[in-house]
Amino acid sequence: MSFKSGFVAIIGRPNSGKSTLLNALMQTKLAIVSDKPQTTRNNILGILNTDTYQAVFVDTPGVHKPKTALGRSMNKGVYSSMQDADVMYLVVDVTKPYGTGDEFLLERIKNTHAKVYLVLNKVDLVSREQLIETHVTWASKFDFKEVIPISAKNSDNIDELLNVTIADLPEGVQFYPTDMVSDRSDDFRIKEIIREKVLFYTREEIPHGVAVVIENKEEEDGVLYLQALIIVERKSQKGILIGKQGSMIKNIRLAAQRELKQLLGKKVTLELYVRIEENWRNKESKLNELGYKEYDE
Ligand SMILES: Nc1nc2c(ncn2[C@@H]2O[C@H](COP(=O)(O)OP(=O)(O)OP(=O)(O)O)[C@@H](O)[C@H]2O)c(=O)[nH]1
Repeated sequence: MSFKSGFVAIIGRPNSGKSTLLNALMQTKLAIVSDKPQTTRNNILGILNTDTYQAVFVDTPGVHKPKTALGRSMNKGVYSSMQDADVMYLVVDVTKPYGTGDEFLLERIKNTHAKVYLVLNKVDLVSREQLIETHVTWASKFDFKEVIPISAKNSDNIDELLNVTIADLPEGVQFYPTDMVSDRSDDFRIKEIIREKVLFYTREEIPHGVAVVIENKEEEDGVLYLQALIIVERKSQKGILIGKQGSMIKNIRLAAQRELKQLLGKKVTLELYVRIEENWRNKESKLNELGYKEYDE
């Protein structure tokens, strides 16, 4: 049997479950997940290697109407992955009604060459009747190559999705070394895990206005000493993030430290600082510095 390889772009509206799906496909946590929309800001590759195929999954930010330069940059990343895709998963949250944002995304999809699958996610939350209704609505909007209902969270029907996908990948050589699982460095994942904990503990505008920078990283006697900076946009946000007598930042620090220890397989001592960078999401140089302008030429 000949070798197959190709790119599978995972696209969809914010919060539809794209990162959860990437992690389910890879059976490991490569991308952070939260119940707040616009969690993912960069494309993240998950590379699945076997003797017969290499599938390169691309988790992408949720397509939304951008209000900031960061949002515009995030959308550019999505559109770039769509152009390169052999297969595209349009991940839909079946608990949400079809809307104008979906219409906009479908228009974009029409201009690509990929085989487009409708991936109906979060089926664990709806009845069979509701699922059929959602399926019928979507199927009338576009001629999808496949329609596959899943629960990414419960890893339900992921095998079926994978089997169908592999059958649709073109024959070809591998793009990445077989021992490579993701394109993202440890530093990227460290920053993301800290951001995930911020997203978990905070609400409203804070999740969108936060970025993380590693200030220092040193290892001594098998212990990793990490100092990281959490950037916020306003003084009031700094106050909320630190919390009453430092209680909020302590929760974030401890949760991140615990997960980093697991990820890196060593003891981690994490220190967190908070700094205000007014309006950073609209400053091109800041976005560049923070790694959020990967698809801007
Ligand atoms: N019940 C249920 N919840 C799910 C499922 N898949 C994802 N979720 C939840 O949906 C929320 C969003 O999941 P993410 O994977 O972060 O969604 P995303 O599409 O990557 O989000 P953005 O980065 O904002 O675009 C999280 O709270 C997940 O736990 C599912 O199959 N069932």
